[in-house]
Amino acid sequence: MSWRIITNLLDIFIITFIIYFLLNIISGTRAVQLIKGLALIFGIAVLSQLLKLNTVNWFLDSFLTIIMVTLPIVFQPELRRALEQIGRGGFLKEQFWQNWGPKEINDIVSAVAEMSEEKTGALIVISRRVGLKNYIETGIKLESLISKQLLLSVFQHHSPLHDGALIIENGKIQAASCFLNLSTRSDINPRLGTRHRAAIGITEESDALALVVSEETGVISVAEDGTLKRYLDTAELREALSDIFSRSKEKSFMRRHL
Ligand SMILES: Nc1ncnc2c1ncn2[C@@H]1O[C@H](COP(=O)(O)OP(=O)(O)OP(=O)(O)O)[C@@H](O)[C@H]1O
Repeated sequence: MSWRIITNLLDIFIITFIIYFLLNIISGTRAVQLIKGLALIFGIAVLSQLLKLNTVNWFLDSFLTIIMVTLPIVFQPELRRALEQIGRGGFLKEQFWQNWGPKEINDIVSAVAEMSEEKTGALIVISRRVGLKNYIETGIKLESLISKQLLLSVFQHHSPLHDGALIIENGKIQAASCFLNLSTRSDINPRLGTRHRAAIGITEESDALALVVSEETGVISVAEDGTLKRYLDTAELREALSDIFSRSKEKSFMRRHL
């Protein structure tokens, strides 16, 4: 095989990998709709060039320029997430499941079920490949093993740690009382307040899973990839948590249930 063929194959391999990686990042996010929209506009632009529709061409050219300039602003969370994943080599190593086992899942499920019954508000974020150091630093460091008792005591009404999010990373409760960025999406059910918005927000900026227990209704919800699924029962919650072990994103809980 000549050197030229080898470099061509390498070229194709690298581009295939990059496209696969980008598709993996955007699949299931709002960027998919955007790409569909852009593909349609590009299609119309090509057609109008072939038919020499000068005014339509001028309009689409200007429109696409504006879109290209505004894209990084509108999709800042997705871009940040992609760059973070690249920076951490997150797509190559999957260490988030280390220290996880059936005991940790049981503890979280039974703590959440108990809080749901007692209508104790809670927000638990479980990080995966993208680290949440920035958010952990906003709270009170705990660096403790996961236990049902600790989860329950953090979120008790009188606990000084109950306000804000508890973050689990690398199989440990890293911190409580963490402040998360709220999602700015306008299509979130207006009856959901800041706890749910914070859960959606963190999953827009990272690949974390966020569990919410509503203080008002006791309803259990899970957020992933910027999407919130509400009214989970304990079996579904267990399934969502077990997915954390799953290496394949296609198998993710939300993708199967939406
Ligand atoms: N930015 C944030 N980061 C982390 N936690 C937050 C943030 N904003 C609010 N919270 C948590 O949400 C609580 C307020 O919840 P709020 O009632 O506004 O939300 P909600 O979605 O309606 O939830 P609930 O159904 O439990 O009432 C706060 O006491 C705090 O614990």
